Amino acid sequence: MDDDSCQTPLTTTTHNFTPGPSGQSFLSVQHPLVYLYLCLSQMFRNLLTVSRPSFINLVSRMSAQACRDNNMIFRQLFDRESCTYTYLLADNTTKEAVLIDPVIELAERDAKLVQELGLNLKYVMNTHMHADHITGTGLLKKLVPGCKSLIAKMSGAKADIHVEHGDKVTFGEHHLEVRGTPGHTSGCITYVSHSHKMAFTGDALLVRGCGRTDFQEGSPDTLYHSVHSQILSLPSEFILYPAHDYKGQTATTVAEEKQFNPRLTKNKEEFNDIMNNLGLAYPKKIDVSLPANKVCGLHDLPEDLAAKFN
Ligand SMILES: N[C@@H](CCC(=O)N[C@@H](CSS)C(=O)NCC(=O)O)C(=O)O
Repeated sequence: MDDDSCQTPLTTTTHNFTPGPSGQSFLSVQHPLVYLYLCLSQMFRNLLTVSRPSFINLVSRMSAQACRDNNMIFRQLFDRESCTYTYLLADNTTKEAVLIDPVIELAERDAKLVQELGLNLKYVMNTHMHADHITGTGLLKKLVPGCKSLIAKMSGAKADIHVEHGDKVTFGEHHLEVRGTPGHTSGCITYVSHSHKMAFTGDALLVRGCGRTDFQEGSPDTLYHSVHSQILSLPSEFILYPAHDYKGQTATTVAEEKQFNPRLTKNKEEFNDIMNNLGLAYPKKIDVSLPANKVCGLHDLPEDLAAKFN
């Protein structure tokens, strides 16, 4: 069953990110009455100080926040080396969980968190076949027996489950809609939670940027169409979580990117021109990452990582 309602009572989990010492963001847990008090006092303070449009924006963000807090455990985890975000989502009642875009060097961190929170990891899933790091999927399947790997059929990578545009990935009472967003790679997908008004955009859309299009069948034309038709067409308050950030940003919204994205606010010709002249060096680990990620991150591993499998 999908939780599409904003009417159910608030739980005590809030999306209040504080970067932790191990590169992990955690959520503060507050009593609902304290949370309500903080919301009301913040609204009152802002009423006195902000203009009417800002106030309306604030109220709509707060009601969206309340909806998102229903029965969902959510963690944004970070890999300092590749600047990759990994996301853990779980149903707080059934404890079924999914992990999006894990990194092999941090698979043990992720498995430990799953165990500490008492979660039952159902899927380890990727937004695409990454070129800059080896996915933690294969190692997590060993560390957390029973979980299944999941990726887009179009990626050409091996996995237990292949998904396509329009499919639903369910965990407990929640689900993520799969939207095909090719262009960075031909197998890129975005996972959308309509009930929680958020989307995991992989490398299709980055905060104030987007994925490069100069390898892995990348195409500026295709990316431009994907982002506009599948991501920026979501309601403006949807929060977008990227697979990477190189400047310390954690998330954005549809409204922000429609207004401020320096690439995607341009017309298609200007966008193509920007993308064809990025001048980025190839990712340092591309030669090991691509063959490994074709088979779930378990292929010709560097010695230190291979040792973990023995
Ligand atoms: N320096 C990094 C690679 C950085 C990079 O190319 N990032 C990709 C996503 S990972 S393939 C990208 O699309 N960047 C877009 C941009 O505008 O930065 C390394 O060596 O790994």
